[in-house]
Amino acid sequence: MAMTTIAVLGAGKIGEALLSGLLSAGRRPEDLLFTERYAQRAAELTERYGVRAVDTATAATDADVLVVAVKPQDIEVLLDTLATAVTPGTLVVSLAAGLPTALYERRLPAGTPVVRVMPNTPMLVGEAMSAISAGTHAGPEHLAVVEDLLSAVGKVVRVPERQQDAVTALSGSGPAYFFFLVEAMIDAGILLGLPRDVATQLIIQSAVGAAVMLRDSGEHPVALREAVTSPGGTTIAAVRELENHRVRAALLSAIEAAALRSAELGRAHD
Ligand SMILES: NC(=O)C1=CN([C@@H]2O[C@H](COP(=O)(O)OP(=O)(O)OC[C@H]3O[C@@H](n4cnc5c(N)ncnc54)[C@H](O)[C@@H]3O)[C@@H](O)[C@H]2O)C=CC1
Ligand SMILES: O=C(O)[C@@H]1CCC=N1
Repeated sequence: MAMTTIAVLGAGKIGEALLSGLLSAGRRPEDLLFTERYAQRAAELTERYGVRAVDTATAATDADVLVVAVKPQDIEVLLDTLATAVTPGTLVVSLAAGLPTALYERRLPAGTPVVRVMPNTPMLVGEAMSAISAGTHAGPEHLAVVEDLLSAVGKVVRVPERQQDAVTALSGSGPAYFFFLVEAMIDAGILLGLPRDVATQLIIQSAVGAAVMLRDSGEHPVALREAVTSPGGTTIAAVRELENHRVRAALLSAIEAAALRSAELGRAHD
């Protein structure tokens, strides 16, 4: 499938991250379109990125790929317009948490290829983790188009659609858990009397260093943690407190709750 024009429908946080990431990866502004219900936000984005804002019907007519980036709660209104505006053969890519490809297939013209994606916000810096799943009418050629699109802004894996709620809970929401942890660790620095800017610098560089080691060393996370944990030392004193406060159990419960919420968002449109 030759891909020329991509339209992002809903240019909020993740829609902007995609536009920005695609431009950074070398895509031309004239090959991108977006829709945004708030006119002021649309004007700001056009000013920032040089990409044209259009209405949904125009996007559906002019684009080869429609990327849905509205909140799950806003999907019905959008589908009402898309149902009559989408032209046969247009590839629809959904980034919305929880929404199954079957929902789109029920509402869009028969045979419309739909690919469900769960990306995350590090897309803004070219480090997204995206998982993609084909709907009933999406073939390998459609998955290849989406893979090509998203590999410009990060890494891509293919998963069966039944795993997307788990993916959403892990990598879709995942950056928020790391930000939460970093925020708490900076506060610990404040508790110990460090200036906030020093604590922030110490923790952010430690997070970056740890992330690069996780990605590049080939070592298991346990081995990396053990290498920091000296016998009778400081780290094991901290690890005991983490275990006492059941941080591992809290993470298991938290991520399970996110997956359950993803499934619930999908069921709201049954
Ligand atoms: N923020 C995140 O980390 C991630 C979000 N997602 C998914 O991406 C989608 C968007 O999330 P965010 O960007 O965080 O939300 P957001 O609220 O920042 O962005 C949604 C945008 O869509 C616009 N919008 C809503 N209905 C519209 C319509 N009919 N036509 C044109 N524009 C419309 C809104 O004005 C808003 O700017 C959600 O479905 C979410 O589940 C997926 C992965 C990560
Ligand atoms: O919190 C949410 O619902 C979205 C989906 C994954 C990350 N943010």
